[in-house]
Amino acid sequence: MEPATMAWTLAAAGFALVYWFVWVMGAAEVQGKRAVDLQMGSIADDKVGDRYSQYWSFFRSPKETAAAATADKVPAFVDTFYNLVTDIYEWGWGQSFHFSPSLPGRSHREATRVHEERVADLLEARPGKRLLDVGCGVGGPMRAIAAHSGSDVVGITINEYQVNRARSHNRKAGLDAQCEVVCGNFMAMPFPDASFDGAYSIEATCHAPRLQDVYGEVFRVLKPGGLYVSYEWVTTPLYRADDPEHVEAIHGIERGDALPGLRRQDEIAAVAKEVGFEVVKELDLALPPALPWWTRLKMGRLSYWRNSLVIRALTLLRVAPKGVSEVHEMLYETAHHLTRGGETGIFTPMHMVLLRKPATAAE
Ligand SMILES: C=C(CC[C@@H](C)[C@H]1CC[C@H]2C3=CC[C@H]4[C@H](C)[C@@H](O)CC[C@]4(C)[C@H]3CC[C@]12C)C(C)C
Ligand SMILES: C[S@@+](CC[C@H](N)C(=O)[O-])C[C@H]1O[C@@H](n2cnc3c(N)ncnc32)[C@H](O)[C@@H]1O
Repeated sequence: MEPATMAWTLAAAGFALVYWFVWVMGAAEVQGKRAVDLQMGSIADDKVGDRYSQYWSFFRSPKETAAAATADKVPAFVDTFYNLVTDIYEWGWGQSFHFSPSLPGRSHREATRVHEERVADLLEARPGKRLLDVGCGVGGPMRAIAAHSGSDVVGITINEYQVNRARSHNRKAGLDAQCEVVCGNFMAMPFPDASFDGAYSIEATCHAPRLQDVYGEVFRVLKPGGLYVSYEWVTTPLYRADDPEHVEAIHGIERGDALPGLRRQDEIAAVAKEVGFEVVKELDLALPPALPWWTRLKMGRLSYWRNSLVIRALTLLRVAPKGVSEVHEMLYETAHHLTRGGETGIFTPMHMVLLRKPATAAE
């Protein structure tokens, strides 16, 4: 082959390979987010590195958890975290930022949907009801619940970038008449007392330094008799504080997920009662016969490797902002700690509580 032909052939093959990697394979969960669209939330490209260091400065030393950070700084810290991870989550996981038990013969997307629809069913949601989504992310659960039940849903998130993403997804799904998104702190919500028929939180209240602050707010905005379902991240009774492997996994989960300190399973119902709720039901949805929620993380080793390569290439080409690789690396490590937490049974991301505001509670 002529050297010139050889050079052209190699260039074409190289281009095809990059195209395949970035556009075809790169978008692991293809849900409207492509690798070339990765941003760092509302952080300017040249500030990503700074914000990432700022994120880590919340942990005084690598061994400490964010409990070191004072409670009033936590919402800003969580906001920074979601600026850093929201696009990577959407790109590599989808529009629902939570886990779900695996379902035999069903896809991850179906399992996610079933886990979300369970919330709507527990809340007895139906047309005409107004629900609150506490910590709504980019609104994957909100759209599933609105579509499944016919209810109206108002979501709240601390992160402005997520508000814009959620609103855009709601419009595209034709659900913007039913779904509304507000930027705010779920520990001081901008809603009047007794303004919702029901409420739910999916893997979100773990970001609150004091669970009382968020449960108290949900209690306030619910109508008397209203139901609240929460999927909580907690350590289980199998966790041993004197086992270094357990401590490493739990600290790893806290550091990689912007958590001010994981709670114990038995604390949840106690806090719910303290703020005035009746506990209707409490169940760890990860317990057998449920199939493992963490297999989705484990099976993705090849995807992680591919994603990491795509991100490095895009950073080199200056298509993705500098710093994305570090954030991606942090998530990769977090996935390992979450998997260990699941395999050892010391951690669950789906301790479900169904709570009721007593019908007699004063409005
Ligand atoms: C509830 C929370 C978030 C839970 C999960 C949605 C996310 C926890 C860890 C995340 C991920 C880890 C590895 C990433 C991978 C390296 C990348 O290539 C693609 C995205 C990941 C799979 C990413 C996706 C979301 C998570 C599973 C917390 C924050 C309270
Ligand atoms: C892991 S995401 C889960 C999102 C959504 N529930 C889902 O399952 O897709 C946690 C969410 O809680 C929100 N959050 C955390 N702390 C918050 C706070 N203080 N006020 C409002 N939202 C908060 C985050 O912004 C994010 O949207």
